[in-house]
Amino acid sequence: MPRPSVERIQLDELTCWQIRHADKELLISQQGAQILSYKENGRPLVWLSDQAAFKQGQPVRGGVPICWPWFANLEHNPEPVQTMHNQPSSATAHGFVRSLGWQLQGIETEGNGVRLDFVFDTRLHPQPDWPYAAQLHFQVRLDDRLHMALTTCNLSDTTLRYSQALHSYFAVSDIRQVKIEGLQGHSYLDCLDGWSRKHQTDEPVFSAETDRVYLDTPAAIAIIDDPWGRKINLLSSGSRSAVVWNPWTEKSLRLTQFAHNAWQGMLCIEHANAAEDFQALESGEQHTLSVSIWSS
Ligand SMILES: O=P(O)(O)OC[C@H]1O[C@H](O)[C@H](O)[C@@H](O)[C@@H]1O
Repeated sequence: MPRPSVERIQLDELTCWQIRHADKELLISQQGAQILSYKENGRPLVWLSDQAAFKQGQPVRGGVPICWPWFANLEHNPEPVQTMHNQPSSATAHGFVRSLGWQLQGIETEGNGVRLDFVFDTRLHPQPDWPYAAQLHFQVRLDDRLHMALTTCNLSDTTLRYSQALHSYFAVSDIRQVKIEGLQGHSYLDCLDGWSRKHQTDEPVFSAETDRVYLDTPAAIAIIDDPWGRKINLLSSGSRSAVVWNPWTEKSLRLTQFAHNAWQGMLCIEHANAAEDFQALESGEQHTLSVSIWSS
């Protein structure tokens, strides 16, 4: 098999890397260590918006933004996560690391693939209202699958309590014709109904705006996309919660970098440590959230 090729490219204001390996193509930006897109055989598996803007200080719509050290609006987080911040009501949604520069530590070809390592040290980006020391390490590996691993190491003297998500956008044929395998029988918080707790009896399908945090989730989840004859397999560790999101028609009109009909061709399944699955690390402890993705 030919060796992977790695090319540094500039997309408007963002420095990115394009990795080609066998039939796979990965695009990742230094800002936010954000995977922007991932294709197999030229077909998108990780979705990137047609209206994506590549600007400094703005997360890109699509790919896999990293939400940390809180997921969603901080005020919707459990109190131990909220109290880490001095002003939860004014905190930016999804934390602050998705729109800041990460350091690329290295790109290595290894075995039958390639590995990129990014780090983010909160001490280099002081947050006056969130005064903690932590180091994040995001490792992306591409072999016959795409692997992501986000490690948080608590460098503070005190306990670090945080929520997080790998906010993955997936490309689907038609949201109205796909279903999710692995979540039936699980409880979820319905963010569109006051975060009330509900029970998922059957496999989730989509016929309206959906914004849910599934709880106590299994390691294996899949998107079944019959019109495209594709199953997207997701295998995680270090996570017991997953967010499922599609904005549908009305919310699409309010989203930035999002075409009005883009909801039809995307679905977010975001492996997380959200709600009661938030993490608490003692000084010096670390935790890794990882997800592997492949189609079959
Ligand atoms: O527009 P963003 O800040 O990137 O958030 C996009 C979406 O992220 C998550 O999936 C949330 O559950 C949604 O409520 C939110 O709309």
